[in-house]
Amino acid sequence: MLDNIRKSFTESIQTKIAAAEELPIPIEKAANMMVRALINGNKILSCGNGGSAGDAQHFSSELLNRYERDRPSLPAMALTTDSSTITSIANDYSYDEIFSKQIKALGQPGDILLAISTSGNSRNVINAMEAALGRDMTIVALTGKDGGEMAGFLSENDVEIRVPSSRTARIQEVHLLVIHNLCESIDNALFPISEAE
Ligand SMILES: O=C(CO)[C@@H](O)[C@H](O)[C@H](O)[C@H](O)COP(=O)(O)O
Ligand SMILES: [Zn+2]
Repeated sequence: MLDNIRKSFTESIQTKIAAAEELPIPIEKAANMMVRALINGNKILSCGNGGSAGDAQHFSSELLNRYERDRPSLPAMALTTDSSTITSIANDYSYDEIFSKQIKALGQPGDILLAISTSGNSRNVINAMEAALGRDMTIVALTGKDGGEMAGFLSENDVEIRVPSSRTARIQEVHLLVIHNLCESIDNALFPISEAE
């Protein structure tokens, strides 16, 4: 057991080292998109399944409340939290539509969808991307593996941040680091710390 635990740490560290080579440019592009949207008065909607639902909520809470420093609340909303809405859509229509139906109601032109899937193949996340494009939103996709179907869905206005790993757990561990990078970049751009502080 100890060997397996040590192996997970090594694998996670190696995935982060590879990600540090490949991901800074797409992360910067995503952060700039988010900063522009927030300056324009738009919001960020986020979604994903399982651990990625947790990541979607982690991100929205850090925008709505705060990341590391006190600053005004920023508009973000995870589409994974309203159990009445989610169960009724899944019950009456399909689980595949739990996010897309919310986007059709809440998404506004210029808003951003943070779409999270380690495989890039979760149907409800792909449908959310389709709904977001229908609302003239742009997309930041956090993926892994070969990017799945999500990768083929993006245009040059969107950005994919694809973790170089084939293991769901390792991909999720880097997704969280990416989310913290996005929060830090947004805070630094919108609320720079003055020299005097
Ligand atoms: O957290 C984990 C595994 O680490 C699971 O809950 C995982 O998120 C679920 O199996 C998801 O349904 C996987 O979906 P996706 O990442 O392929 O979109
Ligand atoms: Zn997990």
